[in-house]
Amino acid sequence: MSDSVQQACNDVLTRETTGNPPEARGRADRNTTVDAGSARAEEKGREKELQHIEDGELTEEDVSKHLSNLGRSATGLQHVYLSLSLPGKRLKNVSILSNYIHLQKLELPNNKIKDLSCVSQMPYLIVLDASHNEISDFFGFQPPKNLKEVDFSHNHISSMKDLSAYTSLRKLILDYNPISEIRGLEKCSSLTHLSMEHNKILRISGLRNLPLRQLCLKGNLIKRIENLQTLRSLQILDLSSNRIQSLSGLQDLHLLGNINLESNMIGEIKECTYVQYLLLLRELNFKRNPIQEQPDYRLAVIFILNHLTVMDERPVTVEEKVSAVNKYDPSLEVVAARDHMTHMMYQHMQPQGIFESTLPSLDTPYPMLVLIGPQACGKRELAHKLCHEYSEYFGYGTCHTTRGPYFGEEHGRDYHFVQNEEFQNMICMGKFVQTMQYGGHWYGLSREAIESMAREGLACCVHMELEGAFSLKTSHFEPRYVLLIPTRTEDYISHMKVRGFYTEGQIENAVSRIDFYAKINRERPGFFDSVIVCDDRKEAYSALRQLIKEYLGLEEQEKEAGRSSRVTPLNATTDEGGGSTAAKKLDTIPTDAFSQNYYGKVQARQKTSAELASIHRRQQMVREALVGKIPRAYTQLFKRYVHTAPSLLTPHSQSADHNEDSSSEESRSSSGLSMHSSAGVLSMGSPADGLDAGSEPKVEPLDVSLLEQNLETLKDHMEPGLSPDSSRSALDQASPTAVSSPGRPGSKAKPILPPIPMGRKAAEFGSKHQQTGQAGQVDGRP
Ligand SMILES: Nc1ncnc2c1ncn2[C@@H]1O[C@H](COP(=O)(O)OP(=O)(O)OP(=O)(O)O)[C@@H](O)[C@H]1O
Repeated sequence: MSDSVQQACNDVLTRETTGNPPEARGRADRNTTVDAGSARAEEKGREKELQHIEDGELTEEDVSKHLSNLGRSATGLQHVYLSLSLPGKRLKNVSILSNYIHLQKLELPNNKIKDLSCVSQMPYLIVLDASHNEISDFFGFQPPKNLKEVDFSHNHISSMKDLSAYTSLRKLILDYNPISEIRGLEKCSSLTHLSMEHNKILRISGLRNLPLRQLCLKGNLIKRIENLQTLRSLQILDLSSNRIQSLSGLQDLHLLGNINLESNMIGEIKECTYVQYLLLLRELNFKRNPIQEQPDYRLAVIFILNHLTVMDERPVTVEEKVSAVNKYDPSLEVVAARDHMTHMMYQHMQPQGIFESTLPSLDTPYPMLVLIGPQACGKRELAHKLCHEYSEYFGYGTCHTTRGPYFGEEHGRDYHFVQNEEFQNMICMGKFVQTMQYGGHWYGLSREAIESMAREGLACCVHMELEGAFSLKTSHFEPRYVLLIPTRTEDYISHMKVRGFYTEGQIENAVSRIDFYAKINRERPGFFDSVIVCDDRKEAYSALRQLIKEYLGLEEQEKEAGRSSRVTPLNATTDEGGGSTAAKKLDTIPTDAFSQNYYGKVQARQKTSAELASIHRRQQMVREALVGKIPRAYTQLFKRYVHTAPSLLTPHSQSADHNEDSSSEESRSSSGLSMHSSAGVLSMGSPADGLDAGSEPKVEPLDVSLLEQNLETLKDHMEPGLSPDSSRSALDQASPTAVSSPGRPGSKAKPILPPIPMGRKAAEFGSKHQQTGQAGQVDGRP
């Protein structure tokens, strides 16, 4: 500051007559004490100050040293000091401050002040800090009309009085006082911040309609959260260190973002539901509450309060949120994945599974038709009917259940009715492909149910709830799914009532699931291969029947049968010359229509490079065996295994079978897939060549010419330098015709049956198949 300005300033200060001269003088004095005798004067001053401190009396001189913040007075006419800060001076008597009427900020913490009546003379005071004093008189002064912030923490105030005159008060801190009741604040219409931690408050009261944004009542004796519902602006609430047991009372505080309930007595996770709909709630502290003892406490709370970002002073991670949802409200996919994982794990723990397999090939899992729909929609009846009418194609896959039989149900026909213990044992023995709980009972589709049908050369037809479909979709099976859905709810309900098996609750549950089915169908196009309305059972059956006929190409077959005495396989396509390739193979393929379909699939399927490599290896082994190098290999090579594969493969060319089956086995090993499935779902070298199950393995003569021929074919496909043992990926690249075969559980690469056409006519179906890549899969032609 330049001398002239300083001088002007001093002039103004010395002109003051209304209570400010002492401070002005003090400051002016300090500015001019530059002479040589000033040191002694200062020394004297210090002695005097000490004396005052002893007395606890504040002097003008002390004040003048601690004034700050020069500014305009409220009238704007004068320059005055606006702030005074005198912390920790052991002051007892501050009455002199009544002369300092222009003060806007007064800080007197850590003194021994009992009387603050001087504040009555400070009409412009905005901030008052009188914490850590000995004040017992709550607001013992005339209200400065602009007083906004007051700190009376750590005093001796035991009761509050009416503060209706303090309409500007925004922040009031009364921590560490012996106050037992909150009162007198009703008219503090600007109060947004109230802190009364460590008082002796027994009940929350006296806060009605206050615009509080922060409320701290930590360390009191509060047992219940009450009388807060009108605090609609509350954002931060600290009720830690009380005796609160419930979160009830917080449910209407929709702006709450932070709740601290540390060291209380909250014990139940369900208490969180009271704050479940506080959508802005981000931080919650339950530390040192009995609730923490609850199993999975953190995940459970995070699940209920999924907006939290910090819990118990620890950030909530994305992983925790996902785990919480997966644990308490898993999606259908997660449930299905878990179900699948469980069964796969148990399967692989079964030693017998390593040696027994029934699949014809990894790429051709058993055919299955799954009827999906809500309970009692008629799917079971339709499944039975279908299996009866098309008994040469479909077999009913009987599930297991722990529920008891209804009247008229047959064990083994409708279900295998088993006790819960047996069902659980079966799970542990890896017997199931899929399980689910419905209506308090377990239901499960066993591998044996599917395999037993496959052994008969039949596609397994099962019915199940939607969850079952999700599970099957995670498995390596490639069923076709038909949704049967009721649209006339009244009829559906009355049908259930007529059956007389169901309680009201069961009916309600079943009805409520109709929408669930419809939603999945709507939201996931292609999830179901076809949808049939099943309000009328007859109509539903004829729709299903028609669908199945198209599916199997039976209509076409019937027409063909009318036209020609020579039956064309359903999956036949026309070769370049215009002739039916499949027809040319008639001599070697089964006449059974389904078998033809199946045969075409298995026989004509494009071999993967790994399979070709496998064939080559085996041919090599044969050659070596023939010259006597490895007789054991020779014997094994031509051993015929216990046949458990579909009998429809029976008339299959045997030599071709050898190649096909062995290649499957080999392809697994070459692809590094060593999970020899206990499931029987991986085709563990099961040459499907027409032996009855249980018959002894036999040794067959070798058709060397065929092997040679295959070798030539293989050579054509392989690039020079690639050995048959080259890695699978290398081979995949090497062979332009290679079809990548996942060949492991969960594979969805190759459906065994063609997709169910949605209401298409058989003719269209056939021709469309020729146009699409599907034809390659179905007919085995590239
Ligand atoms: N393995 C399974 N997986 C999933 N759901 C299944 C399974 N087995 C049966 N379900 C389904 O469980 C539900 C209850 O079966 P339950 O046989 O007890 O019912 P229901 O009253 O006889 O009706 P429905 O005539 O549909 O079988 C049915 O919707 C049924 O299709």
